[in-house]
Amino acid sequence: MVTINLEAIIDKALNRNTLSKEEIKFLLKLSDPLMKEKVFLTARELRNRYFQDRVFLYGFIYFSTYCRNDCSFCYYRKSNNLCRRYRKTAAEVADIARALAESGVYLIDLTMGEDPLYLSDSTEGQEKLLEIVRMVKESTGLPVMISPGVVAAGMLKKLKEAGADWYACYQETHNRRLYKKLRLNQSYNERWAIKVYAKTIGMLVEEGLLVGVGDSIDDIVNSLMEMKSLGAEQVRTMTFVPQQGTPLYGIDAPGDALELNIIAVMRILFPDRLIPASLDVKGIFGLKERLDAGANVVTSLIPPERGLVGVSQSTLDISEGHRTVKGIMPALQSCGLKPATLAEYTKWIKEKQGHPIKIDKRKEMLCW
Ligand SMILES: C[S@@+](CC[C@H](N)C(=O)[O-])C[C@H]1O[C@@H](n2cnc3c(N)ncnc32)[C@H](O)[C@@H]1O
Ligand SMILES: C[C@H](CCN)[C@@H](N)C(=O)O
Ligand code: SF4
Repeated sequence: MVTINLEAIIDKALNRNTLSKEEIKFLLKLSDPLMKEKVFLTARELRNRYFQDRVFLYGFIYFSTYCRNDCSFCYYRKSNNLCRRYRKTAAEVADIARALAESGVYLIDLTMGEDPLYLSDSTEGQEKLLEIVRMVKESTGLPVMISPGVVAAGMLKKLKEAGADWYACYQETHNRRLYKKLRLNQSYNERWAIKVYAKTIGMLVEEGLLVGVGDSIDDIVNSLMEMKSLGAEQVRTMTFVPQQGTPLYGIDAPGDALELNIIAVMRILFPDRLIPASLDVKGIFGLKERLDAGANVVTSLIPPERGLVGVSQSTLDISEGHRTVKGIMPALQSCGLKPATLAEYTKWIKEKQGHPIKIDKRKEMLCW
């Protein structure tokens, strides 16, 4: 039997040597506080090597909560009558984006349910979506991320031309059996293929993992491998938050210890990528621990008093103004971190756009 030694793994991580699957599993399963702290410290050291003490801040606009899908984990699934549905106009979205930009974020994440108004075959509806992206780009000049769900390849290209730099679309799991239970009646292959396509047209891609929905440690290792093969520039994980009125409401709410371990492992495996600390899981209260685990982007900053919601925490900390640049500063300071400048962020993404991360399939096989 091979014995696994934490110090040896940390040494390998710091020297950028490839970890074996068994070593990754060992890190993911850690529960001893002292051992975990050693791993988080390693993650912070690697973050510091690539990003120093800088973090990036993303504004979040959930501009339409209408959706044609019925994901079993999501509050905004089409058959949930409990959630509040709204659709902001292009002018409203541009106005919110401008205010977010003035507050100091460097990216606007335009998220929607798979709203049939924008995603049907109607050119008129598609044009409306493109107009939102154009107006946000024009009114802020900031990098833009779109999270519209699965769109046709032609539409994605138009969204890029309208000003979208990033395409965010999370597979949630790379276990096809589990995927079927989460993303009901949605094609696994289509969801994956559109991200691969996004990369071929020069978009930056964010891939994501939902944890606490029946996934095993082996599933998570498998997901990390798939994420690596995609070459996503931003990788995330979020703990499942049970939602009223949905099929998965009854399952035990997972704690977020595993999410923190995954963030640290992601930092070790993908040290130069962007890894979010989302305010959408535990609000401001969960920020420090995510940053301490190695995250380097704060996502889901939402302006109060605009009638906007979060995804997995639809109201938490929003009206209080805690999910704002000002609201997160104390947490950043307590982690010894500061916001990067916009110039630093744009430099990072321009570099990646100019030199997309290429994956050497053969080398990849050797890595794992
Ligand atoms: C609401 S969707 C928005 C974009 C688009 N509708 C889609 O599904 O790709 C964004 C992500 O939020 C996350 N999410 C949704 N409900 C969640 C929940 N209850 N707990 C944790 N994360 C959740 C999922 O990872 C999902 O991919
Ligand atoms: C899940 C959302 C992101 C969609 N691109 C957002 N609530 C977040 O936490 O960053
Ligand atoms: S996760 Fe996205 S696609 Fe699924 S129900 Fe929620 S908003 Fe719709």
